Amino acid sequence: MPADIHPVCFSAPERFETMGQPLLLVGCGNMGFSLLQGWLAAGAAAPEDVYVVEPSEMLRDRACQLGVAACSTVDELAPGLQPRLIVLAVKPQSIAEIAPAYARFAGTAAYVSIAAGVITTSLEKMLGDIAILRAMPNTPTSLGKGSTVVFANSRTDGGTRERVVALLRAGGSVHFVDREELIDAATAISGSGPAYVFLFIECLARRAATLGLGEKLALDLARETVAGAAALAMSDSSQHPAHLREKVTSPNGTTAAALEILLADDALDHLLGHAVDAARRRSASLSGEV
Ligand SMILES: NC(=O)C1=CN([C@@H]2O[C@H](COP(=O)(O)OP(=O)(O)OC[C@H]3O[C@@H](n4cnc5c(N)ncnc54)[C@H](OP(=O)(O)O)[C@@H]3O)[C@@H](O)[C@H]2O)C=CC1
Ligand SMILES: O=C(O)[C@@H]1CCC=N1
Repeated sequence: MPADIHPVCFSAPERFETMGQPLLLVGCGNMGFSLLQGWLAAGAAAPEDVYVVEPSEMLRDRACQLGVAACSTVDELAPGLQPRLIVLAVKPQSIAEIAPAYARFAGTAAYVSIAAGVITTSLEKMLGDIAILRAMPNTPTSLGKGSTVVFANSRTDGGTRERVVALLRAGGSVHFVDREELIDAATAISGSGPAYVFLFIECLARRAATLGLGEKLALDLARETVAGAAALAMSDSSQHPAHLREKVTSPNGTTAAALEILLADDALDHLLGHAVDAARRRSASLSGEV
């Protein structure tokens, strides 16, 4: 873990402190819905407290099936609604168009944006000089197994920070960074990271199928291997992954034969390094597009 990323220690998911006070989720696509699933499954928010704004009818229906209220535009929200927290889960390219309509709630609400690359200075221009946090979650938050990295602007007080952590903690680990540019790094590692792992599973499964294992068994084995290895890596933090790798690798054995390819000229290290750097650069450049 980079030195600047400090885990926030909550031993168990805590209930969202503002239970009974409205929480507004703007955008309920892939990541918004993953967050919503995690909050509700952990009981960090009650369905009757959550309001979703999402233009797609299909996605609104999906959210409503979890018991929350959903509408298609901000203007359809009840006039008296006073959200305590607003989570902006829309595309970076559309946030400048969408967010200013939510500035009207600044009197009661703090804001959390999960948009990749959209810096707090830009968000402050859209919403005002108020408490704004950037959070970079990932899709495993839907199962409470995600990682979220958070940066808070200087207007964010301790109470707001705690409230936001209590909510996000429902999705898994929450880590604060005190330099905003580290959100770009976190985006490239944990935000996009599940896609790298899914690609690895796809590649392993494809090769398993070509070896004659059959499509279903190939995919089962690839999924189970990644899940099992991840569980082992998480089960004992005193064991570095390199040590776990060594335990699989018999001298002159099969694993050694494979690792010789993956480690030659640091092939995998370089490839992954290039990929992560490209994601981080893309995150940093998105701020210029808003
Ligand atoms: N996907 C991921 O794993 C992660 C994504 N993020 C960030 O989350 C954000 C959302 O990404 P993702 O969920 O993948 O994208 P999606 O396109 O799946 O979700 C965005 C949703 O916002 C909706 N939307 C569009 N206009 C409005 C509006 N005016 N009001 C409310 N909702 C609106 C879109 O509807 P429609 O499609 O009809 O336009 C869509 O359903 C991005 O900023 C991304 O950077 C962060 C971490 C991980
Ligand atoms: O691909 C993206 O831009 C978003 C941000 C992190 C994961 N998905």
